[in-house]
Amino acid sequence: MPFHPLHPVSDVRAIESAALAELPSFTLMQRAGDAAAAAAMSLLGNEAVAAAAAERSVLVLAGPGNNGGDALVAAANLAALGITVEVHWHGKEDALPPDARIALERARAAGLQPRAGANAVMVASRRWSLVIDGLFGIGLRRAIDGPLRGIVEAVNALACPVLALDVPSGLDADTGNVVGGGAAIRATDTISFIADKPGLHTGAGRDHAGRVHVADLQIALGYFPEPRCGLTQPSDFASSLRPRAQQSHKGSFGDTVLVGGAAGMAGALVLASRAALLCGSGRVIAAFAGPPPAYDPLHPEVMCRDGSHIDFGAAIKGALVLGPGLGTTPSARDLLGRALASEAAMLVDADGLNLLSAHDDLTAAVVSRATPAVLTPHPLEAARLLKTEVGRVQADRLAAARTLASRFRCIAVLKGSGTVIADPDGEAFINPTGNPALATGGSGDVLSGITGALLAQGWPPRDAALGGVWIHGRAADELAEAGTGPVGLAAGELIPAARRILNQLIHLHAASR
Ligand SMILES: NC(=O)C1=CN([C@@H]2O[C@H](COP(=O)(O)OP(=O)(O)OC[C@H]3O[C@@H](n4cnc5c(N)ncnc54)[C@H](O)[C@@H]3O)[C@@H](O)[C@H]2O)[C@@H](O)CC1
Ligand SMILES: [K+]
Repeated sequence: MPFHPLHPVSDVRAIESAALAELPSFTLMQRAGDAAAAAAMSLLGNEAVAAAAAERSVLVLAGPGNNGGDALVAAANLAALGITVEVHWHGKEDALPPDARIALERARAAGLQPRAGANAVMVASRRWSLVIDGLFGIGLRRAIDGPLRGIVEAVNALACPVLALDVPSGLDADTGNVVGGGAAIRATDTISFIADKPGLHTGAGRDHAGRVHVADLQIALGYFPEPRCGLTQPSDFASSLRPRAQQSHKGSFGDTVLVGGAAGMAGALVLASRAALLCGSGRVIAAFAGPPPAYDPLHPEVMCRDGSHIDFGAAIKGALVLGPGLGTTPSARDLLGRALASEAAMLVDADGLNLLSAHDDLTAAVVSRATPAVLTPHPLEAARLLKTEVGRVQADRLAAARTLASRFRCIAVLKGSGTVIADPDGEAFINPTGNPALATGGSGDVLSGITGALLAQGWPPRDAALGGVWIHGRAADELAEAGTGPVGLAAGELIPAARRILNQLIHLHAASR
């Protein structure tokens, strides 16, 4: 079970209504508003609150439903702390849900005068210390348009922190898409109520949600269904983070045999091979579809071979990585076909995936494997595998990854912002590490090599996929924090960083056992 659950909106609605049935009305909204005000205070800076409170002006945007109700409660709390609060209210008195009506009455009783009909110019007219976005939560039904669109765009143009309540208005909390191609708030922080939600972490979600905080509203765990999705944490693959025994030899850590590197694309295979080497594979064999180089001058430890000479029928003690720079020629297809017959642990990427999409017999070889292969498509490769459009993959990345996993009986790794990892039983993870530095040629090859090395060392495919993706993203994060990126990170620079992170994780895990 995931250590950091992500619940779809349907779960959250069910949890909410079960809890509401046993609690006095308004309890959850009060808790949501209290949690929102506390988060706002910490964004404003708690220190010297009494002295400087009135100098901080907070704009609270409250919408027509219960998300607006949460915002009104938060506004009243902040006003009670002496903060200057201006509330723009975009609701209709005669169509308010009961809890939001109570919130509106209490806000008025607290001396606030929620202003109706405020527009984008009013949003842009002052220097706010903070904006609280309570326009829409999980009840958004269609694109934000009309005057509200202008308001959202005005908020997005402000330089101050923006705290979104439950979900940034305009974002689909399940898929991470901007609803209907309309506008959506770009928050610096989001406080997600009851549970964390997948759409905050994948697709456009990361750009809109900012830092995500979770307020469970004190709802007991018994109300929560078993999660089918999580945000990957190292704890999720910790059982594979084992220290090495003193009495070990290179055979203890497996061979990684990497297949690809057609003429003109040798670099892809070289990068993947170096990553496999530095992430702990006992031996690394680069099997070239094109002419092999004599050796890799940076890492002569990598054995460079002619792929046509590799006997995939022999038992390979380790893992295969199939695809980096493989090409899609008939000879590449034959090479892949021979490799897919191996029973070794396996990862398929890049042109390996393109060949799978085009040849049913190759797909059948993947589907019929005893242990699932790891498939690592980017959205376009995923679209080819699913015989659909890339837009449809991106419209629901979780669903696309789950479909891939069940159709190909594989561990599907759908790359992108918030990479999704799904297994054939429908359990899925969204990876929280990584940044735009990874949007560079060769970074996928490095991911294949890291993950292949973990497979070669005996990690189960699910753990290798979760761990490989997490480590790869974390490497990019650490490099970007140190100034090596996000602009100009070269994929090869990820490799030593990934090695350091893997060793740190093993060390940390051993210390905590
Ligand atoms: N029901 C409860 O007791 C609780 C609700 N909570 C909050 O309530 C939210 C859900 O509340 P609601 O179900 O009322 O939904 P929302 O407040 O998200 O929005 C629903 C309202 O927006 C309107 N609407 C939807 N899309 C629109 C669009 N594009 N343009 C204009 N109007 C649009 C709907 O007609 C409806 O009036 C959660 O996200 C959370 O913030 C929390 O307070 C926890 C407790
Ligand atoms: K919101």
